[in-house]
Amino acid sequence: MRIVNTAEMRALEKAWSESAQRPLIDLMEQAGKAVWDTIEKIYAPHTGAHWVVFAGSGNNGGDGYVAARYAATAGIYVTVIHIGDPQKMTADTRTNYERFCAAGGQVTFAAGGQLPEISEVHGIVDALIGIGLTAPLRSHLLETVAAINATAKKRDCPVVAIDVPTGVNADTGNIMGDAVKASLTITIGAAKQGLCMCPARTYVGNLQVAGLAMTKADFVGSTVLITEKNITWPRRTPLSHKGTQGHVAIFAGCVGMEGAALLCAKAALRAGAGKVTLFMPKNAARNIIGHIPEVMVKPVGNTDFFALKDTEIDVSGYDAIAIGCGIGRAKETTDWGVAMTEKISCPFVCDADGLYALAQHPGHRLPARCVITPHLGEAARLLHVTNREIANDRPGYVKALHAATGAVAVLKGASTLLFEGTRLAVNTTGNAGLATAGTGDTLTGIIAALLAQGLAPADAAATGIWWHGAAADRLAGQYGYGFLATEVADALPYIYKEQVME
Ligand SMILES: NC(=O)C1=CN([C@@H]2O[C@H](COP(=O)(O)OP(=O)(O)OC[C@H]3O[C@@H](n4cnc5c(N)ncnc54)[C@H](O)[C@@H]3O)[C@@H](O)[C@H]2O)[C@@H](O)CC1
Ligand SMILES: Nc1ncnc2c1ncn2[C@@H]1O[C@H](COP(=O)(O)OP(=O)(O)O)[C@@H](O)[C@H]1O
Ligand SMILES: [K+]
Repeated sequence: MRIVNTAEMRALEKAWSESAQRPLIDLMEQAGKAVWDTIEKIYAPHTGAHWVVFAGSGNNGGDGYVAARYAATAGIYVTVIHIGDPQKMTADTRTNYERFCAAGGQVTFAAGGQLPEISEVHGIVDALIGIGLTAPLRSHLLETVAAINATAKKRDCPVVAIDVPTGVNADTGNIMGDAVKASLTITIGAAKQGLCMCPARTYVGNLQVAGLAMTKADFVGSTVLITEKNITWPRRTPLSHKGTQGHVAIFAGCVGMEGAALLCAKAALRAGAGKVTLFMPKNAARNIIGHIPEVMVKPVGNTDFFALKDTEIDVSGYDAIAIGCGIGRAKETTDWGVAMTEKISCPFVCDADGLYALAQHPGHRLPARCVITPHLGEAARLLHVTNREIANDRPGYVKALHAATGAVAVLKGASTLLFEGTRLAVNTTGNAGLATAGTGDTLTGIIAALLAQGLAPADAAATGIWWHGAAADRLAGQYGYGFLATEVADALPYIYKEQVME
């Protein structure tokens, strides 16, 4: 599936119009026709069925008028309810409004709050707003959206959104006040990236792309989904031994947060690392020796924390390193953490308190072989913005994380995002069961293990995110929510077996 952001979509439309020397209204014609053709194919509405099209004054409304005209021609009883000021119709929308009226179509104008009663309806088309939404829905639109959702529920009829369900931000996937709950979204030309992200995904329903003349067969959008079809897996051969599967060093834990280190280590082993060595401050190490017999534990220094003198530890013999889970936020520890990022010469992943350390040293650059895995709060701290600013534009901020640090950037959360410098990648696995302590530590261990087994940093990040989410989906299928981070680690081999060995 081709996936684009809205700027890219508008550029595509403009480039097509210029090169084909045709007006954009020709695309609107194609879009509206494709919408009605898809509705016919999926719902096969009978002659005389009543469909209601809600149209706005922007070009999304124009698509709606074109679809309504094709519906009427096909013998459907179609009515258009135009919401908002008809004086503000774009030129192309007005032309299609006039064409619909000339073909005998009925249009009711309504302000939003006072909608006509819809007593019998077989389907609703949402052509209120598409990619033109930039701010939270104004009140009259909020009322219309609520009325559409309530009517669809009451009448048990499908709602087909044109391009984007009204209220969904097509770039970020955020809900701008409220949104139409579509059964089917027919997106025009190429899928808009926001449609593939949470929370929008629950409003989109079945997603269909209506291909237009402007999207050439070889066109690839700047956004990609991370699915089982495009990730890379580490392999074993019958001759593999622990020395060929990579040695991970983990710098994690402090007194009181030993568990973070254990989860990271366990996940690294479950993700196939040949060997795992855990470096931990002495007083913390004492508490966990033997907890995971497969892990080699190296107590460090003489304190409860990592400290600057620990930069002397020899890290040259490892294939990948994980740094930061549960190391705490003592000043000496943060100085040590930042200094270590300069000393490490192999690929590494930096998470949790390691990211806190980086945030104390603004401007510190990381090598391209480093993966950072902040959640929203850690990203906000790194970029010196608020959590809300990040939440409002996660795709923009994952790119900002890469730009600010130079590392492969992962922004965790529902629909984890990845940016390595060229394409935005959106993960498709995972569920709210992951909203439990320690699941981030397991992700760090997985990515470190994949780096140690030779995957390139961007591939290790993509496979790691997908695998972690797939393990959680398997657990959610078994238990619902309430599974533990340890169990996410333990579920990894089952997913590997399904994906690689069967
Ligand atoms: N450029 C073109 O000719 C084409 C456009 N297409 C369609 O046109 C859409 C984009 O059209 P536009 O750029 O006109 O934008 P939209 O029609 O998506 O949105 C603009 C309209 O929404 C209203 N609006 C925006 N934010 C609002 C808010 N917060 N509260 C209430 N009302 C709000 C505006 O007042 C305006 O009427 C696409 O999604 C697609 O459906 C397609 O037909 C392909 C061709
Ligand atoms: N609602 C959700 N849907 C999908 N994944 C989620 C959700 N909530 C959290 N996660 C995932 O769970 C993990 C939590 O990581 P993090 O917050 O660092 O936890 P911790 O610090 O306790 O290890 C991340 O991989 C994140 O993407
Ligand atoms: K719409």
